Amino acid sequence: MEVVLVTCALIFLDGKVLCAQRSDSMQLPGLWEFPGGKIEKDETPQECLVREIKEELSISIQVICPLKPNDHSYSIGKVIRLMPFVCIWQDGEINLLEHQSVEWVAKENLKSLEWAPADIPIVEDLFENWNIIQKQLVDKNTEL
Ligand SMILES: Nc1nc2c([nH]c(=O)n2[C@H]2C[C@H](O)[C@@H](COP(=O)(O)OP(=O)(O)OP(=O)(O)O)O2)c(=O)[nH]1
Repeated sequence: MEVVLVTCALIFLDGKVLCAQRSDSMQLPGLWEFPGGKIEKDETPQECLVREIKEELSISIQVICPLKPNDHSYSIGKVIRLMPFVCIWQDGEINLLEHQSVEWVAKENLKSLEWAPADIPIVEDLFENWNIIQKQLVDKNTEL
C-alpha cells in the first residue's frame, strides 16, 4: 500500500489559526485545509513545511511541535498520512499563490468550515486541545 506523507501547518497568530481554501486548480477544490504539501526525498517534515508555506503563502513560519497524524484513503490502494504541526507566523505578508482564500479562524468557528475529509480528525484533535496549545504558545512567547 502506497503511503503519501503530507505535512500541514496549524499557524497561530493572536489566538486564531490560519485555514486555507483549496482552489479550482487543486485536487479537492473548494474544501478547507491546513496549508502544506507532500514531503520530498531527503527533507524532514519540518523542512517540507517551511518550504511549502513559503511556496504557497510567501510567509515564514516557525515550527513548534507535531500533533497526531491521520491516515486517510481517498482512493483504493493509496493512503495519505497527514502530519500536522503547530507553527507560528514569523515574517512576511500572506500572498495567495495557490489557494483561493485564507481565513484566521477562532476555535468556535473551526467546525463550521467544510474541511477536506483527511483533516476532520485533525480539526477534532485541535478543537479538543485548543487551550493547551494556546498555553504552550504563550509560554514559548515569554521564553523568547
Ligand atoms: N497540504 C494539505 N494537503 C491535504 C490536506 N488535507 C488533505 O486531504 N490533503 C491532500 C490533498 C492532496 O491530495 C495531498 C497534498 O497535496 P498538495 O497538492 O497540497 O501537495 P503538493 O503541493 O506537495 O502536491 P503536488 O503539487 O506536488 O501534487 O493531500 C491538508 O490539510 N493540507
